[in-house]
Formats: sequence, C-alpha cells, structure tokens
Amino acid sequence: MEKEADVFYRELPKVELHAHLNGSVSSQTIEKLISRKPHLDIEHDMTVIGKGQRRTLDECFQVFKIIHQLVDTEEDILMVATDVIREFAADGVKYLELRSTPREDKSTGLTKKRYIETVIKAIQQSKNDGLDIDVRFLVAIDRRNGTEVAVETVKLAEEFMLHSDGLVVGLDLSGDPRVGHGKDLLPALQRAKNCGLKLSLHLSEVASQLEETDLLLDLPPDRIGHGTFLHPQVGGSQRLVDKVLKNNIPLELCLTSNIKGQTVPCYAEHHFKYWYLLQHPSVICTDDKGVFSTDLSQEYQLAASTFGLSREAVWTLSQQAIDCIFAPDDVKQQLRQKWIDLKPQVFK
Ligand SMILES: CNc1ncnc2c1ncn2[C@@H]1O[C@H](COP(=O)(O)O)[C@@H](O)[C@H]1O
Ligand SMILES: [Zn+2]
Repeated sequence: MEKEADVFYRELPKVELHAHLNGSVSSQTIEKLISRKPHLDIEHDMTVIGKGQRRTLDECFQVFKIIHQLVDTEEDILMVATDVIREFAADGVKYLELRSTPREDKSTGLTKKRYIETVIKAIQQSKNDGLDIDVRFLVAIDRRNGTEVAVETVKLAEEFMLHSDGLVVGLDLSGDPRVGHGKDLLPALQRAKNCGLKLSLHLSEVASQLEETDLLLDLPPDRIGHGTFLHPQVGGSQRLVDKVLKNNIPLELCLTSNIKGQTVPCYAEHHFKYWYLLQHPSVICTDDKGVFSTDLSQEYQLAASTFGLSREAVWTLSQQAIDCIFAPDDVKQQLRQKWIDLKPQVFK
C-alpha cells in the first residue's frame, strides 16, 4: 500500500530556492516577536493570510511592513533566521537558498552589514547544530529603493561573497513589482553579474511589464522568480518565452503565493502547467511560507494534485531542482547522492 500522502511529501527530499526571510516567519515565531514588543500593538492575524483567504498584492506588501516592525534588531533577525532554517529542515528541505533585504535602523543600531552577518551567523549555527540542511544566502535588492541603494547592496553582496565561505552566492531583485523600473537597476545588476554573483530576478510577477522583462532578460538572469506573465496566453509574448528557453533560465514557481496574492485566478490556471509541458526547468518554491501559511511539502502536494503528477514525477521534479541551485558543482553532486540514498525509504 502507498504511504499516506502527507508523509510522502514531507519525507520527499526538497530544494527550496525562493524564500524571503521575513515572509517565511512562522506563527510560533511571530508570537515570540509580538511578546517581545507589546507596545507595537500588533495582532497575530495582521501578519498572515490564512486558508482560503486572498489579498491584493498591495495588501501583501502591507503585511511585510508590519513584520519589519517586529523584526528590527540583531537579536530578532538571529531568532527569525534560526527558526526559519529549522522549520525548512523539519519539512524535509535539504538545500535552502534564503533571501533577504538588508535593512538599517538608527534607533536599534542595526546596520546592513550587521544584518547580513547575523543571517550568516544563523546559517553557521544551524551547521554546528548538525541540521541536515545546506543553507545559502542571496542578498536582496528592494526595487522600491532605486539605483543608489541597489549599487550599494551589490557592493555589500560582493564583499560577503568573497568572505563568507561560499554562503553568500547571489543577488535577488524583489519588492513591489509596480514600484520603480528595472532599467534604473540594470547597471547594479550588471555589476553583480560581472563579479560572479548569481542573479535571481522577480520578473513579470504582474501583467504589462513586457518592456522591463525584455530588458532584464538580456542580462540574462540565472533564475526567474514567478514569471507569471511571460507567456503569450496571459498577455506576455513568444519573444519573451523564446529568450527564456534559449538561455535555459529556470523558473521559481510559487503556487499558493500567486493564488493568495491574486495574480493567478486559481491553481488549475497556474503557469506551472505551461512550463511543465515545455519540460522547461521549473522549481516549486514557497515565496513566503509564513505570510501565505504554507510549506514546501504542501506546495509539492498541491502541484501534484492540481496537475495530476505521479509520485515518480514529483520525485523527478524535486531531483531536477538540484540542477538549478547557485552553489557549486560539488554541492550538486552531494545532493544528487543524497537523493539516491533516500529514495528507497521515501517510496517504501
Ligand atoms: C508576494 N510576492 C513578492 N513579490 C516581490 N517581492 C516580495 C514578494 N514577497 C516578498 N517579497 C520581498 O521580500 C521582502 C520580505 O522579506 P525580507 O525582508 O527581504 O526578508 C518584502 O518586503 C519584499 O521586498
Ligand atoms: Zn518572491
């Protein structure tokens, strides 16, 4: 008899490549943060979008602002990063690329450099604790902050890439997709690419960004976040699709995030289907497991039930995600071996 679905998906070894640190904070951790800062008067339901609920993308970005109020010291960041890593490990994630936008806060003395150092500290501690998860970090640029901050962030990321024992592997471009324009960020992104940082860019997360997407695809990025409106059936274009195919740029696909943020009308219409049929490298991810109250096991299960994937097909999907990681080849090899070793147990 096949084992229970919940158990299969949790035991399935997984790779998580698209997880924003402050969007990934669990309910338990939010409770701890709220009790640390009662004066903020923040209630738990302000930081999470529950089952069956939807919000506009605008409202989602309001939620991040509230979480940022709760996470504004080194101590908070350390706790949040430590908890998030533990939770991914408990969910069967064997390789995780966390991303986060370094912030400074004059009132708590937090600097962007300390911010990154603190996330790195949490990653190192998780290693020392013997957790069965390899964690890397992508420094994020919030597109809202414009050219100068983007360049400054790239410089920081560059510095850490060289002095973090390989933990900082790349750069993420994220933030409210309707704010700012990618062309202002091109020089910073180009610089990042030239110095060896891998690039994961949120692209075409909302409709009508053909021009920006076209421009950013020419870099080209090493991975694409969402890419919801790339293909012609939803107002994108064949030209954009061809660019993605030609450069074989993997997509990071986050089903629940897109449904709850209402950029995709329902699971069955998620663009996973389009790219899966093309056999294009696509990686199932969570985006913001805390805010959207999900986890990676659930996302795999949802993809399988929505698109009728067999367990063998799900296995292949999680295994092929290894090809898309930013860590070097020896790490890929280790992960491939891990998948081989675990398979009999998962299918037992
Ligand atoms: C829902 N779709 C999304 N689209 C674009 N950017 C998103 C996002 N979800 C999260 N972020 C980005 O991640 C930040 C929170 O984590 P960090 O403070 O960086 O760890 C948000 O402020 C936003 O910039
Ligand atoms: Zn994202």
